[in-house]
Amino acid sequence: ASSQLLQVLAFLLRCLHETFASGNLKGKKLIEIGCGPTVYCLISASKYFEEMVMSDFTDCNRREVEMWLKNEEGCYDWRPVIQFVCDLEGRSRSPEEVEQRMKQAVKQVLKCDVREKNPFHPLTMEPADCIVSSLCLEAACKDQETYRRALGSIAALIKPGGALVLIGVLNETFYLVGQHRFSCLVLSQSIIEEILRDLGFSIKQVNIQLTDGSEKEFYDAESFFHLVAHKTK
Ligand SMILES: C[S@@+](CC[C@H](N)C(=O)[O-])C[C@H]1O[C@@H](n2cnc3c(N)ncnc32)[C@H](O)[C@@H]1O
Repeated sequence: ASSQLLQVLAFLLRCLHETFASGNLKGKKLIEIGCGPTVYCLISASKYFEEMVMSDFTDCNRREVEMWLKNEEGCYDWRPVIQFVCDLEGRSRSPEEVEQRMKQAVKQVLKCDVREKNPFHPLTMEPADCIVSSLCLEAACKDQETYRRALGSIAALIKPGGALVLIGVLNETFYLVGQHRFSCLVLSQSIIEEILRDLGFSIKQVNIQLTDGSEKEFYDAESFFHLVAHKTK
């Protein structure tokens, strides 16, 4: 990964650590929406939730996560990232312990499509205490109306009083993954906050990391954000 993306990852891991270590977000079940091939969002959370469900639209991303869960040969090595989070936690848990805890807590890796009213159709999901979604909605939704509806579908999967941890990019039009160019929905912080308030969320925290423009050939986000909101109704 590029140096700026490593900085962004460190920023996000710190935000996630602070969010969960605060002790305000815990419960039985957490769902991650649009995990991609990654598990970094669940490292801190794994201490506070009994069961976690991961999900993504593409088969290959879910397969990558499954490989890691089952310790299959050639799976991605998340240990350096887990180690980083263990250091943030003051080494109260060892990386081995955390990895084992994560693998035990993730009960399912499901297909989801945030553009559907029920993203897990044909399954019916019990609402969760917490939903985490990172860099997914702006990639999945072609316009603001689709984004608004997708957040509405996600909100319906959260229990009243539950929490949404949303990570995303502001004012990004595209990003590259290897040679592939993906388009991205341009969003502002105020639009996202307005949509969340309309959906009955109370916004508890927003953290922003500005980019320096040095990697504009690879992605043109103005900033990355981490947001915590509680569902009040
Ligand atoms: C930029 S990646 C982010 C992946 C990961 N969460 C991360 O932070 O690196 C966007 C993800 O959204 C997923 N995605 C795209 N369209 C989707 C949809 N309609 N429903 C759910 N996920 C979708 C992609 O498969 C991809 O894994």
